[in-house]
Amino acid sequence: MSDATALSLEKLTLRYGNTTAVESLDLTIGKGELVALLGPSGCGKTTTMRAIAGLLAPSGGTIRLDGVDITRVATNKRHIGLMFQSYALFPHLTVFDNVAFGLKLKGIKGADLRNRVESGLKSVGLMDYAARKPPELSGGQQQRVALARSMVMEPKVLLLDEPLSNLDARLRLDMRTELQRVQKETGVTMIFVTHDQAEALALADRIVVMRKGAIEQIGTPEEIYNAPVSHFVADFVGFENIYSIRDGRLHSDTATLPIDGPLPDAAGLAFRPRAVVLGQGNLRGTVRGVSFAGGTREYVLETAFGTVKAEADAALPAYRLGEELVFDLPIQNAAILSRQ
Ligand SMILES: Nc1ncnc2c1ncn2[C@@H]1O[C@H](COP(=O)(O)OP(=O)(O)OP(=O)(O)O)[C@@H](O)[C@H]1O
Repeated sequence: MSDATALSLEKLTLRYGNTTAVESLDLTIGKGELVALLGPSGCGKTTTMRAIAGLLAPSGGTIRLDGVDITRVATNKRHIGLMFQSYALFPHLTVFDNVAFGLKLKGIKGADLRNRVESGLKSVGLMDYAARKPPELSGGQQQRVALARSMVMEPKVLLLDEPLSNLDARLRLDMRTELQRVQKETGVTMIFVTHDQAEALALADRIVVMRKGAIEQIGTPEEIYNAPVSHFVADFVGFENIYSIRDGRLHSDTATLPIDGPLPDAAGLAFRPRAVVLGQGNLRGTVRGVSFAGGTREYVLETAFGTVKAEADAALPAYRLGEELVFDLPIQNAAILSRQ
C-alpha cells in the first residue's frame, strides 16, 4: 500500500444475521480524494459506511486507515468523522456551541476551542451566524453547521451519508459546490453515499458503483459516464438503449436488431438517446412520443425490436406523433460493454 492511501477495505464482508449485505469488497481510497459510493437502494452503501465508521463489526476482511488495521478499533478511536442525512443539530444550542460540542468532549477549551470553532465556521461561510440557533437557519445553513461540526474534529476520513438529500433542488446544487470547495481547501478525504448519479458525477473524484453488495465499476466521473462496463452501469447513468451481443448479433430483450457489419468482441452496446441518428439509416420506427426539452427534442420510437429513445436538436424540424422514420444506431456512437 502506498503512502498516498488513506483507507483500504480488503475482502470486507458484512452480514446482518443470515443476510449478506456486502461480500468480499476491495477498495482503496487515496488521501484527499472525494469518493462517491453510488448505487440503488439496498446495494450496501450505508452498510459499508457503517463498517468504516465502526458501527458494524465485519464478518470478514480488514479495514486499514493510514496502513493501520482498525477493523476492531472502537468508533471513537478511529479518527473517522460521520455526517448522516439527518444531521441532528442540537436545537437549543447556538451554532457556535453545536460546532464546539465534539471538541469540548475531547477536553479542548479556551482560546484553542474558540480558534478551532471559528475556523470551522469560516470555512463554511457562517461566522456571522455563530450566535444563532439551528431553528433560525435555513436548511442549507444547517447543513453547513453539520459540515463544520464534522470538520473541526479533523477526521482523517469524513463519511457523508446522503448529505444533500434533505435539501430542495436549488440548495442541493449550492451545497454540492460548497462541499466540493471545503473538501478541496481542507484536503480531507471524504466518502459520500448517494443514489443520485448526477450528484456523484458532479462532485466526486472517483465513483464506486455498487450492485448487490459488490463493486460493479470504479472510475472517474468521465469513465463511468462515457465507458460503463456493464448493462447495469449503463442503465444507471442514462444510456436508454442497451443491447447484448450474442452469436455475432445484436439483441434487444425481445428481438434481434437488423444491423449489418462486424460487432466488437464484447457483451453489449449501449446508446444514449443523442447517439441515435434520425432521418437516415436502415432501421425503421414510428414516433410514439415527442417532448420538447429546451435545446433538444426527445423522441420515443416504436420499432420491431422494442422502444428506442432518441434525441435531436430542437432547431431541426420536429417529427410528428405517428410519423414513420428511418434511423441509425452507429456502432461508433455506442459505449462498448465488456460485461453483461
Ligand atoms: N439492520 C439490518 N438488518 C437486516 N438487514 C439489513 C439491515 N440494514 C440493512 N439491511 C439489508 O442489507 C442490504 C444493504 O442495505 P444498505 O442499507 O446498506 O443499502 P443502501 O445501498 O445503503 O440502501 P439505501 O440507498 O436504501 O440506503 C439490504 O438488503 C438491506 O435490506
